[in-house]
Amino acid sequence: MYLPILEVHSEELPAFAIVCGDPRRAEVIARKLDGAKELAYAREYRTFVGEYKGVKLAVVSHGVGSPGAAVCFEELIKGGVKTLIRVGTAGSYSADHPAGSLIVSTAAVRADGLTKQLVPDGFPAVADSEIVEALYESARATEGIVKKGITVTLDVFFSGVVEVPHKQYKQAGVLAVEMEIAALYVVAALRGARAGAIVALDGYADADLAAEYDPHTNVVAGAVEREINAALEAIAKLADPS
Ligand SMILES: O=P(O)(O)O[C@H]1O[C@H](CO)[C@@H](O)[C@H]1O
Ligand SMILES: O=c1cc[nH]c(=O)[nH]1
Repeated sequence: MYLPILEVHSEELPAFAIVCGDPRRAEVIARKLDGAKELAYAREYRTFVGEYKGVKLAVVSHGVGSPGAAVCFEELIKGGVKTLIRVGTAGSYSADHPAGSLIVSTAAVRADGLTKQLVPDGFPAVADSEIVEALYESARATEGIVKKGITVTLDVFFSGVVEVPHKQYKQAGVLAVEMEIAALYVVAALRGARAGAIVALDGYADADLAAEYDPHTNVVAGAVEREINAALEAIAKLADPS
């Protein structure tokens, strides 16, 4: 089957995939694979395949924001991918986990617009528990702070005149904010796949992002490297749970 948006044939896709926003991050991840091969680079969707510890996987970028990312998740699942792990970045809600920390998302608040058009209000966006455990275990084997808990998925990045209720999310115990995890969990639930996500924190979400946001520091690069290794190890464990 030809997947017209990713511009990939389903026959070339394995059962596991790592997904990330940035096409350059996809390339960085692919460099860690044996026999890595780029299948396509269409729009923001860059697709690689290769092997990690003998497990075949795809690495695919999904761009910024839930609608575009959902297109990617839908086509991957249509193409036979059964396990999807997002390796992303996010803003923190607590000084207990500053920039450079890792968060494994157990569930996502659906503060996006896309999933409202897929499922009714109240439908949860939840990670697969085996993926959460595999990611958490692998991430804790790396140096640095690792937490697991609820994240929130927003559409807005730079705020306008409407106040984003960061304070309420924070008071309710949400750990971090990003822009695609809820879409991933809802699409996976609808289409019979399993999904999880790990994010590297790049600053504080409720600060003025326009002035403060800098995802290109050495601290963030180190955390991204750690989460990539954790996701690859998690896939190796999930493929061979013995
Ligand atoms: O680093 P990625 O995976 O793109 O994730 C985060 O970074 C982007 C915002 O800069 C959004 O896509 C957000 O979810
Ligand atoms: O969506 C995002 C991603 C990184 N950092 C944030 O504060 N928000």
